[in-house]
Amino acid sequence: MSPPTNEISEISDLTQHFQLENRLEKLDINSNSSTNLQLIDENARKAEIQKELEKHQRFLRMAKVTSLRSKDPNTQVGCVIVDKENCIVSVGYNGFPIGVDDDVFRWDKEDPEDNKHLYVVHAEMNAIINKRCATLHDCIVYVTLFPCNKCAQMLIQSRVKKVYFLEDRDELPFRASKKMLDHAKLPYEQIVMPRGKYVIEC
Ligand SMILES: O=c1ccn([C@H]2C[C@H](O)[C@@H](COP(=O)(O)O)O2)c(=O)[nH]1
Ligand SMILES: [Zn+2]
Repeated sequence: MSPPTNEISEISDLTQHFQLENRLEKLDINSNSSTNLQLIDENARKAEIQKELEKHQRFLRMAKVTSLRSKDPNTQVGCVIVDKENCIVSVGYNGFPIGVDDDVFRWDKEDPEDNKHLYVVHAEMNAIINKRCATLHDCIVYVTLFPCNKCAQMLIQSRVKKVYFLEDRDELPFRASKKMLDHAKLPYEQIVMPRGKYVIEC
């Protein structure tokens, strides 16, 4: 099963079709013509889609800011989880476990025995563990990097509703993750950030 593309194509259509708004303003909206009513309907739907997209971008920006706390010199990942009311219930970033000293467990070690991948807790896992609510059932996950296979397992088990992400990777853990998410019918969607509005330098 391929990732849901409807919403993405609707959103990219949106930019082009937003010109319709201008046309609509020029129309006589007191007229009962069904064409006018259809345009008003379509316009309202597009405004709704735009509002939703901006919400996703806002939470992904927060995930990006969260990722800046990670000490991983190669890849900083941030995750924000929100509930049905759009309240943030958890955040997480990739880091070594509590008490595991960065000076001993170094990020830059190539040796397989000491490699960071053996020790790092992924952003999504930290967010799942840090949650400030009883359950993540039906919550929405915003993450700067597509979840790996292990994180996908945890997200599926947590019964979250959907995953929005920024960056993707064509590597085995990520391909396996997609296979699992598709099979478990947990939808995911890549969001493109507006240029120049990604994250505030800090
Ligand atoms: O689902 C994921 C996948 C990876 N991460 C973290 C784990 C590591 O700290 C980095 C990836 O390091 P690379 O050197 O780019 O392979 O990203 C995560 O938090 N969540
Ligand atoms: Zn992971």
